[in-house]
Amino acid sequence: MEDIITTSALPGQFSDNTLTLRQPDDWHVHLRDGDMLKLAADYTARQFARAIVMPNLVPPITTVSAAAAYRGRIMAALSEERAFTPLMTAYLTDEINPDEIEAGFLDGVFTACKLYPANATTNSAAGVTDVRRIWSTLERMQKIDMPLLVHGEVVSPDIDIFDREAVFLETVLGPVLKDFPALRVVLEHITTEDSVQFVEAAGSNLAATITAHHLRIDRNAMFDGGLRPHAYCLPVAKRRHHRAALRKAAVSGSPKFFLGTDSAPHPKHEKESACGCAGIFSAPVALESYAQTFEEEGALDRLEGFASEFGPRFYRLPLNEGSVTLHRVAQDVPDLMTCGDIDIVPFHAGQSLGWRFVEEGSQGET
Ligand SMILES: NC(=O)N[C@@H](CC(=O)O)C(=O)O
Ligand SMILES: [Zn+2]
Ligand SMILES: [Zn+2]
Repeated sequence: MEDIITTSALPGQFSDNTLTLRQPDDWHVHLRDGDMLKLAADYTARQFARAIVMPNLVPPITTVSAAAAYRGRIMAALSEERAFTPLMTAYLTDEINPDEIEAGFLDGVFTACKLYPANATTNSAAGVTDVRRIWSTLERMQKIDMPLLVHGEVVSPDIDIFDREAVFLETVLGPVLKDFPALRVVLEHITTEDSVQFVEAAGSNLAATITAHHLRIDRNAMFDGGLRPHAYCLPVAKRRHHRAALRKAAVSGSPKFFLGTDSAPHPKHEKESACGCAGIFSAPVALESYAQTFEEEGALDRLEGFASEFGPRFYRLPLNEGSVTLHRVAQDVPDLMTCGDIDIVPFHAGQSLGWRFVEEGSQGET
């Protein structure tokens, strides 16, 4: 049995232990492919109407036809009752052709381009080795008003991993914004106070996504009584004061900060390894996790803007018409999820959350 937690008055759309929000979107997610796609896509489509789908497959999505085919596989993996729109992205490489990018954007296949500095993160080996190599593509994107999404870390081994995001702002993002002042850019999964300040100081063409996990963990989570591979993601979680800055930005009501889970499932054995891979699978409890954070910050009334309004406004897409409901009941998150033969450890595994997403058509009490 679940405990119904009674509470005094809370702001916003909260009443009777129920929080109702305009249906949100996820502006950064990894749905994977093959055996894992069904599970990943279903969890995301359960909570979100649309999602910006990352192109870091192997091989990466660099052409219009590959993106259209991947979109088809995503839709085929979903059951019919899931009304979901995957928004596809193009993976930028040194050799990317601006004509291919423009054709995909004008066809409505590509919503945005993704810049991975080569070797910065999972499946980024084919990424960009020097941002100057894609200058003509950035020029074209600015011209056609196509958003650039950025994994903002430098890769130099001389730079401490905890400093890689801050150095990227100075050495890469600053110059890009200076040369392309009208380019719309999303600095994705920000992890530092430096990024919060950088985004706040920039024009309205720069926004940032914030993950559920970076709002909850700091770098100590990776070393809590031993090595904790399930708290490892990139950019790596930073010191506690950075987490505080992210929380402040997320609940600030500024339209420059919006929801992007960066839910990134990996098989358990690949995370629990001598060289464990980066990524946290938050999709199963994404909204619950954000709601918990916003509640702790006394800002439940700000969740709807962050989750459902600021993203579409930045992307110039209509707001969703539907709504979702969260119940304020305890939810025990399982230790493990299985997808065929693959075991995956979700974010918040083994923990109890104070919220539960209510499936449409159910009472949420199952
Ligand atoms: N965030 C991660 O730690 N991993 C992501 C890649 C990324 O978003 O950088 C993945 O694809 O696994
Ligand atoms: Zn990334
Ligand atoms: Zn990601």
